[in-house]
Amino acid sequence: MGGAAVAVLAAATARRKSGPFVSLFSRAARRLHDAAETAAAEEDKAGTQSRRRRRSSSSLLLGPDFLDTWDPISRDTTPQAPPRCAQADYDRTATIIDGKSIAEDIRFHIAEEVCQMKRSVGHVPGLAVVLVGDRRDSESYVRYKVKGCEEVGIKSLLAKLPGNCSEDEVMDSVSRFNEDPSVHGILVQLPLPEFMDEERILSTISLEKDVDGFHPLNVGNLALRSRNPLFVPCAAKACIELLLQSGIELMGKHVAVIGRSKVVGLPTSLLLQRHHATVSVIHAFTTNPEAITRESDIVISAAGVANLVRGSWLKQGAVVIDVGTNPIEDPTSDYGYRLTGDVCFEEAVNVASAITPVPGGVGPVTIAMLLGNTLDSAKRVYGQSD
Ligand SMILES: NC(=O)C1=CN([C@@H]2O[C@H](COP(=O)(O)OP(=O)(O)OC[C@H]3O[C@@H](n4cnc5c(N)ncnc54)[C@H](OP(=O)(O)O)[C@@H]3O)[C@@H](O)[C@H]2O)C=CC1
Ligand SMILES: Nc1nc(=O)c2c([nH]1)NC[C@@H]1CN(c3ccc(C(=O)N[C@@H](CCC(=O)O)C(=O)O)cc3)C=[N+]21
Repeated sequence: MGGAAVAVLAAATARRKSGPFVSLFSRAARRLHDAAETAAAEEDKAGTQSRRRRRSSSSLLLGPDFLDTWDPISRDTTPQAPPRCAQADYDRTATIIDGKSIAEDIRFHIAEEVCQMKRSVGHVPGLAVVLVGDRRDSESYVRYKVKGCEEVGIKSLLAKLPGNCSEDEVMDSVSRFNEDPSVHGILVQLPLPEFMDEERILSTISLEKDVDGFHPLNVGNLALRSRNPLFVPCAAKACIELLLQSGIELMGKHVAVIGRSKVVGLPTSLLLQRHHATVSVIHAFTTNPEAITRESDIVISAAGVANLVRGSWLKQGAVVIDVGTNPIEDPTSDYGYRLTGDVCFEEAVNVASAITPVPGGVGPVTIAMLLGNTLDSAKRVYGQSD
């Protein structure tokens, strides 16, 4: 018999044997607790401790085998060639949202504020990046970040560690940056090597320097209406910035967000709700995603699957924000590959009213938001925040 069943039975027995209602309830509750403890101890002996730990105490009321919903479910992740998009054979209707120029404007304002900070307190903001391993994509993203810092006068520091270093070495780098007063923002470039415990490393980053906004407390505060996180993840901020700067209203709009990762999908869906949008989250287990996107005024895709969103997935006049940045083979390109989004641009451009391109859409604004978060962090330290 499972622990919960033992506990419920003990409570029923207590109820039958006991006297007046009030003491009956407290005695029964105590017995329920005692029985649960005994059952748990038995389970531990049987070596099922980890399974029990995943259940919340209230799950005792739901049944012994109430599942932890985040348990991993394996699925086929073999890379597949992306579907081909139809070539456009009629006029484009969508406005192309120019992320590069929006990012340039943001950087201009950041550069002004950095100059002002240097004049008034004699310090500039500092961003530290921890890069583990030698993934080509990660190396180029980090290069963009360092270049962005240089452009606006933010000091950048880079800790580059080999892919076979230990988790402790990564944590040591983070700790050193935590203690360095010239560093106001710390970013650990993801993904980390598979053997490393990502959550453990990320939660070492000081909350006040978590410019990526991935710390559980920042995520939690983003989710709660009455609270404000210190930092909001940069890609999520970039999506909202692109929409707002393009004059697109969010309140009451139906937005489909494809993806639910902590880097993009989850914070984007939370931030959209703070802007009073109605959000549908689509993920890898969503059946018939196109039925949801077709009902949506705005579609934000961050699945990392090239050409996932077809023109036929979109409502006429929808706004499309394509976060996906997927390398696909292209022998005609200098590097043998080129970047493409999650959206079949050639198809979507004929249906949407506005769309971000890849490259040149969300990416440059994400970097600008990172610089902005670093500036905000330094302003907080030097008592210059609004
Ligand atoms: N331009 C920019 O600024 C940035 C771009 N990116 C890009 O955005 C993309 C997503 O990044 P990230 O969030 O880190 O990736 P993850 O792999 O961490 O998350 C992908 C998400 O998409 C979902 N998903 C995967 N396949 C499908 C599918 N076929 N249908 C519906 N949902 C699917 C997954 O669902 P499930 O949860 O069920 O597994 C998961 O929630 C990548 O291409 C990345 O390079 C990322 C950050 C910034
Ligand atoms: N801790 C952490 N934080 C992140 O924010 C984070 C991360 N890890 N790991 C990887 C993803 C990906 N990401 C991108 C940022 C900018 C572009 C970008 O600037 N893209 C250019 C590409 C230009 C080009 O290469 O040609 C564009 O779309 O125009 C892309 C992707 C941030 N991520």
